[in-house]
Amino acid sequence: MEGRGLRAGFTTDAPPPLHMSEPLRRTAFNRLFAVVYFSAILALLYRHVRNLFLHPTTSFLSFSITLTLFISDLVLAFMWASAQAFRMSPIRRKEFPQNLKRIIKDKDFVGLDVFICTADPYKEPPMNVVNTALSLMAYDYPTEKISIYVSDDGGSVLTLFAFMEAAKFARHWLPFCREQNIMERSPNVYFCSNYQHPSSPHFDKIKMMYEDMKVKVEHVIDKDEVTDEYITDHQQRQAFNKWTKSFTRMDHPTVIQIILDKSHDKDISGRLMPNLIYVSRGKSKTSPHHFKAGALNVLLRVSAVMTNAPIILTQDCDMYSNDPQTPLRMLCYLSDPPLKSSLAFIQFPQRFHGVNKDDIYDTEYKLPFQINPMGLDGLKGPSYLGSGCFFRRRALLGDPSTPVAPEIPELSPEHVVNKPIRSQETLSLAHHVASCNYENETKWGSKTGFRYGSLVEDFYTSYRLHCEGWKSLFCNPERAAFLGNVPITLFDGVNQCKRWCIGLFEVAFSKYSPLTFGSQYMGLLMSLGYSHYAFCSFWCIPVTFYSFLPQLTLLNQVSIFPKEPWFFLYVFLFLGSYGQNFLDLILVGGTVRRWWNAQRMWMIRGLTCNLFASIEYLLRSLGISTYDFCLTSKVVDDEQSKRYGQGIFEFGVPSPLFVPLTVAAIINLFSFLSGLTGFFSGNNMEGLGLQMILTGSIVLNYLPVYGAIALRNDAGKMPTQIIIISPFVSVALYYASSLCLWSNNDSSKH
Ligand SMILES: O=c1ccn([C@@H]2O[C@H](COP(=O)(O)OP(=O)(O)O[C@H]3O[C@H](CO)[C@@H](O)[C@H](O)[C@H]3O)[C@@H](O)[C@H]2O)c(=O)[nH]1
Ligand SMILES: [Mn+2]
Repeated sequence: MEGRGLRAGFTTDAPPPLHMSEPLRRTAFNRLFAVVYFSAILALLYRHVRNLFLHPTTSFLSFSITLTLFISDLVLAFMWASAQAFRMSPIRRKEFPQNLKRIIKDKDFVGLDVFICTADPYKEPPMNVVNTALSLMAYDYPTEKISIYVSDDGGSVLTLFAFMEAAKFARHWLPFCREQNIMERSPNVYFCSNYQHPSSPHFDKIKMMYEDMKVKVEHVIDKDEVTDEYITDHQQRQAFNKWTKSFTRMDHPTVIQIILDKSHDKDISGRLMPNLIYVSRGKSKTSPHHFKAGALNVLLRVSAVMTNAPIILTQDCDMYSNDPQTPLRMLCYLSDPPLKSSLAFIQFPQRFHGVNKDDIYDTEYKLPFQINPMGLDGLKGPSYLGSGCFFRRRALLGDPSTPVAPEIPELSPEHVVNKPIRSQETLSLAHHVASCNYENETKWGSKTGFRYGSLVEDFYTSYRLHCEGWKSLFCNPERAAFLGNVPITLFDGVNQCKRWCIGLFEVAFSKYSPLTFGSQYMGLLMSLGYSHYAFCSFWCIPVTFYSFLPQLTLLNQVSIFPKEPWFFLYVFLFLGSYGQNFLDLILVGGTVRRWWNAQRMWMIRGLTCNLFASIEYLLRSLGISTYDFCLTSKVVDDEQSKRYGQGIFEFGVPSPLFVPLTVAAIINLFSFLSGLTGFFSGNNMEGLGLQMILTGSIVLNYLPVYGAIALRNDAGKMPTQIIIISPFVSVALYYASSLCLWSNNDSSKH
């Protein structure tokens, strides 16, 4: 325990506790188990080394097989060892927002600048973005302390239009939320939820307003332009006129539009509303825009000029607020001065709505988004997850002891804003700091702000902050603070993961690699934790080898795994790691089926995103290709959504990504069948038991793949191209492997 929680228990006049923390009970077991498991790994590696170098092996082939197994097991050992960072001192926190009002007054609440990023009105429907914004505007927090900044990298007039409509609706929505004290402050979620709604005239009226707005916005999106009938005043027309003929999403001047101004705009109950500011940063084809990190840095500067709140909440456009008290939880920590001094950010877990019952694609990512952060929280703190994170502005401008002075004084965290946001000076300065050339020759992205150089700007930024000496903290209340969308097709899920993996590789092999740079600046365990992610695509090495080698050798009746007693070592290592993973997931409320699906996805990711990310990263390093931030689509296709609801795997896209997977499925099936035939026809199958078990369990995992190849006729089945190519590749692999094994047999006879 630490902080106020403990102190409050002993003295009577101490202030009421705001937060507490305690170690997870299984920590002692984790440490003990780590020692045992580590010894087993050493034994296994010793055996490989002995076979490779100490015993002269009989042939080149068996040397190659052992080497392959050795490399695979080395990677597995590294992944295991680095994951221990999450197990050594996990903690759980609890905060008591109900005590807050007794300690600080409303007027002492800190200012909060909320950043919402969107990038494409067709993949990220503006109605969803607007719902996210409305849910955040309706926080239980003094409205005059909140400013919402929307970054539109899609540079779309449609998004601006949607927000103008949302501002009108907000005048009714915010007082409604307060009066009814509702929890779901995203109107869409509220109106769709199955609760007993008060069927009052008030409720019906507001629902109708929402529907009106929705119809209008969706109509404009269908038309792909804001037609005259929807333009109500001169100010709106002026704003829309900024979209000139030469305006494209990749090349246009900055557009900043103040939609709501908290010093003037009131809701229908007469209360002031939060600021709502639309920002589409300037872009040009000749200067890099650094994707989301670039967008966030622009918002950092624009908000500094306009409101300069000490706290910043960064939010993806699909991550709406699910709990209006969330900022109060954040305050519970920030009102604790000793804790605050080196605290850079408070991360809430990424959680999702609309996940199907058994989470077939493991899109919840419980390990990286909920379990592992608790582990890092006991060290220097969790990494930044991109959304649902409250930053201290100061943390993005230099290390805890030496602030970096920004180019202009208005960008300093100490700067006091004393001009209205609509004033000419403020607006022109805001345009200046949002322009596409502003960052040239500055420290933005390298030493200050969100860091550039990786497609996972969140991971990379927090990594650099932790190296600078900052700490972070994981706040994981029972009721999800935010809920976001999940991809509902395998292709989308795997593509998202591939982008992450490439971004992680960029960090892994940069001059700031966690293994070298990180271990110097943030200690062994933290750097191991970061390395675990940075190198996560290495999973493809053991997964690929273990999906093909034991199977191809089994087909040729060649044994590659040891007999007793070493056999038991394999069994222990396998059950140990699977068992621990099982416990991890079950203890956070998972089900057996969810665990099963998660381990299947680990296998599938190994052969898809991990493998392709490695290949693409290699090609890029050789200068052969470049990559892009491929947005995850948040649009829902009805048929796909139906199949997703039923838990049916969705392939559908004829992408090379699915080829290794399908080939592995075919080879495992035939290998397993030939093994079974061998057993039943009394062939000498000695030493092949482990290969049989492994192959059989992979076949079990791949059942949905077989279904998608052979049994289905819907649009989500395995595409014909892949069904045609994969058997050829499988047969070729089989013949190649047989050739190697036979020629080896022949040569050893001579
Ligand atoms: O050029 C860009 C590209 C993306 N985005 C925004 O970035 C967010 C995340 O994009 P998304 O396609 O949803 O990617 P995900 O993989 O789902 O996002 C996860 O991974 C990202 C990269 O690590 C993090 O930034 C996110 O917070 C995290 O939720 C969205 O709000 C986008 O609008 C931009 O603003 N500009
Ligand atoms: Mn997303």
